[in-house]
Amino acid sequence: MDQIIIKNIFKIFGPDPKKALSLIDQGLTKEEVLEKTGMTVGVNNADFSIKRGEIFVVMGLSGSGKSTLVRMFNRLIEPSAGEIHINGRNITAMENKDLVKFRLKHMSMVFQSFALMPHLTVLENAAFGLELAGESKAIRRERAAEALSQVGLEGWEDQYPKQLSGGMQQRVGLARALAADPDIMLMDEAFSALDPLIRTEMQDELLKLQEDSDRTIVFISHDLDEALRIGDRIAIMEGGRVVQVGTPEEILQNPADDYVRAFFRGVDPTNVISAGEIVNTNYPTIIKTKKGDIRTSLELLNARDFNHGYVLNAKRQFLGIISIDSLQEAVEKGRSGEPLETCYLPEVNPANINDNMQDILPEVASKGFPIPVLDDNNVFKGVVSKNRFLKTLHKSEVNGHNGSENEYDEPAQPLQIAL
Ligand SMILES: Nc1ncnc2c1ncn2[C@@H]1O[C@H](COP(=O)(O)OP(=O)(O)OP(=O)(O)O)[C@@H](O)[C@H]1O
Repeated sequence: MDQIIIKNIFKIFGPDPKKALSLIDQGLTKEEVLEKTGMTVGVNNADFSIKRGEIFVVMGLSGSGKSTLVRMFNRLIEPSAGEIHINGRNITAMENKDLVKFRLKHMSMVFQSFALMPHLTVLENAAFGLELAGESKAIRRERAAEALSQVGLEGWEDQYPKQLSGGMQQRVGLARALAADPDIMLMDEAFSALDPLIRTEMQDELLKLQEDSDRTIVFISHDLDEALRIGDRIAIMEGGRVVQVGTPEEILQNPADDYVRAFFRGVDPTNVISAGEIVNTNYPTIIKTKKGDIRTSLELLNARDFNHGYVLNAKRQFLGIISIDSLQEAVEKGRSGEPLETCYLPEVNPANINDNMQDILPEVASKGFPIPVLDDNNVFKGVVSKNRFLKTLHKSEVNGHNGSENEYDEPAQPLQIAL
């Protein structure tokens, strides 16, 4: 369900927003508006929605308008035009005192700079938002302590911020936001000041916190790796415009323009990564040496908890894919004596080890099972899956591209079933 609805939102920085808006209406660019009027177009006609419970990443280069956009969600920045609806309420039309109440109840913000009070203890810092919300001291202490333990800072309550490392200080920032139990958390480059290892740790922490929560997180980042890692969906901004909104897979498969493509190119090894390089060689195969047996195949897949199996001939050449479902159906319909090929899934296009991942990604992403990878003689080399590919992407930034080790194998053990 849509929780934040952004309708044709603009932000103009300058003395006469109306004038700038009419120039934009006439088709002038951000640069032209600046040249003509001296005014800056911060956000240009943003129009999209954010769903309850998702981690929504706003990504773009410095100056593209990320902070301006997100600060309009809680009206730290007033929009020049357009509407924002949150939880069914029109935020843009709200009186100031209602807005303050709404913010305290529903929204928290975490900043890059931590923004902790140096003279307050960790516990007092974590409780700070609750004090503004008028909660009693006992409740403040209890909820702040609970939030601190959620972010792994139990035992640090009485320390002062300067006694903590950067990563721990940001945990306090996170705890302060969590203590208010908001349904929306706005995080502005929250992990950007942290060194890479701590940053990854914090991303994991956030994903863990989010696991059984329907809190919505809007997360600003200029880092694609971070966006892919934590984002359910990503919005990409350029020059004040939101140029694309989608899941990481959607954007990867179908970048809206060259800017988006260029963004991904920085860490994107799709042009050089072949299916053979990231192939997972540890996947269940069934070597068909005699007349296929549906019932035995079903038992073998079931016993090993695999949904799919790959059927090969004695030379390990690929014949077809079977699934628990297709086998089960055959058994239920009394067809278990029929040849195994009657259970092969239709419309499977195997990849070649030399195929470029860029080219086969649509096929890989559209199927509910890993795609078989064959050599030039149709010999089965393993499988590639969407997850495996995306994980290779994350890894590439840290280690340089090379996904050839079997580090991300889905099933742990190689398995070969001979009938
Ligand atoms: N208070 C302001 N007055 C005038 N112009 C502003 C103001 N705040 C932002 N801008 C301009 O609006 C545009 C968007 O800025 P914004 O800070 O939202 O970008 P950003 O993508 O968040 O960048 P960064 O990653 O550097 O924080 C920029 O051109 C910026 O110069």
